[in-house]
Amino acid sequence: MTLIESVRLRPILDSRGNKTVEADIETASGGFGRAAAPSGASTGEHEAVERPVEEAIAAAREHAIPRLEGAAYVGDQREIDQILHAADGTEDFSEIGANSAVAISMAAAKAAADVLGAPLYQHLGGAFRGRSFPTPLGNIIGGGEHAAEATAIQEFLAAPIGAPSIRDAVFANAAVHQTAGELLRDRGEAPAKGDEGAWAPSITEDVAFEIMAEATDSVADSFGFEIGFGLDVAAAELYEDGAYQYGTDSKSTAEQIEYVAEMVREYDLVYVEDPLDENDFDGFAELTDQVGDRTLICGDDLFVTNTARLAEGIERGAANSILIKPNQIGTLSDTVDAVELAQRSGYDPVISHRSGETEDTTIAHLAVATDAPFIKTGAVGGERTAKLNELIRIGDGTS
Ligand SMILES: O=C(O)[C@@H](CO)OP(=O)(O)O
Ligand SMILES: [Mg+2]
Repeated sequence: MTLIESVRLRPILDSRGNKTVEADIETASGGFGRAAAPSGASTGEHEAVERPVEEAIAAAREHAIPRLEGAAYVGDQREIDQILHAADGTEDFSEIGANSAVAISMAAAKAAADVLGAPLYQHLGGAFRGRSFPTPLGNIIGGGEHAAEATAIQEFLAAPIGAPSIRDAVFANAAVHQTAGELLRDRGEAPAKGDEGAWAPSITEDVAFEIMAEATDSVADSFGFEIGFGLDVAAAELYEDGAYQYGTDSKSTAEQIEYVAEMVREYDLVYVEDPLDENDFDGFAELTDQVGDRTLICGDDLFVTNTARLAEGIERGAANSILIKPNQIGTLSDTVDAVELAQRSGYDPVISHRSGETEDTTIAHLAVATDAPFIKTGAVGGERTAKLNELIRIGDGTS
């Protein structure tokens, strides 16, 4: 039933106007799945390799597609993903490209769901999933690699932790985004946006913290539930010559740990991603020791959705949460392995978009399928609302 008849790959546009890989898979019984690879700007140095799109497509056509067409069954996701690894033959997908691999892997899952006539989250998670929803982390203000001349901290994220439903949570984040925009305009800041639709004004971190506190408080009052906020520091991008560079200011590792811990306490931050360099397991462990009982310390560039790096982090007490991005590791099976290792070890998985995105909604289904407590997928902008609106539909039972 689920035998693959054809795999087609094509370059399409992503939200930054760059090319990315889209895969279409058809099964012998007429099932169809389509998925597209996202793309990062602040990529971790240990991520699987994204190849230039035409090269990734040519290599996958040569090495992977002949092993899939007429030979593999989309219902067996692990088998599909093993074939992708075997066709690639490297540790990091540097032959067929993690962009080709992840598009094929996700398209196969969608084709399998189509054959079953089930929503993707149910195919991935089973009959008993679909009742619990992730809290969406909405990018409100940011800079780093996602916008020039803005904050050094990459993302200030609204976290509507008291929302009674996914729909309320999504609308609350959009309201925080609007409110923060108004507060910025009141201060005479031009309302430009960065790659993920967050406001990207030329303000200091101190001002960004104040605006986030004011915007989340005001929306929490009008919506009637608790809204906190958090950060993706993306600190590897700030780390140069052994110190963290904030414009003209520079912080040693000890100062960076002290600064982040102080912000966690002052603003009651619910979430802090990549507060230290991507190779600094010890620094992560120190910060987790100090504030890990009151906030999530999440490893993105530190773990790169890789079970070996996560296992090392667990061993060293380096965090209490992991960011999960399918294209960092290349297949859905590897992605789910990282989620499950995290959950078995008391680490919260946070399913995430990339700064370069498409209309693809796989991560919304993945978050519901794995009972992930959080999803990071922006607050506004078509490629972000694609996932948020899909979560609303899943919540309605109409996806
Ligand atoms: O650092 C991150 O978490 C992501 C998504 O927000 O950014 P990028 O895709 O550029 O790595
Ligand atoms: Mg990050």
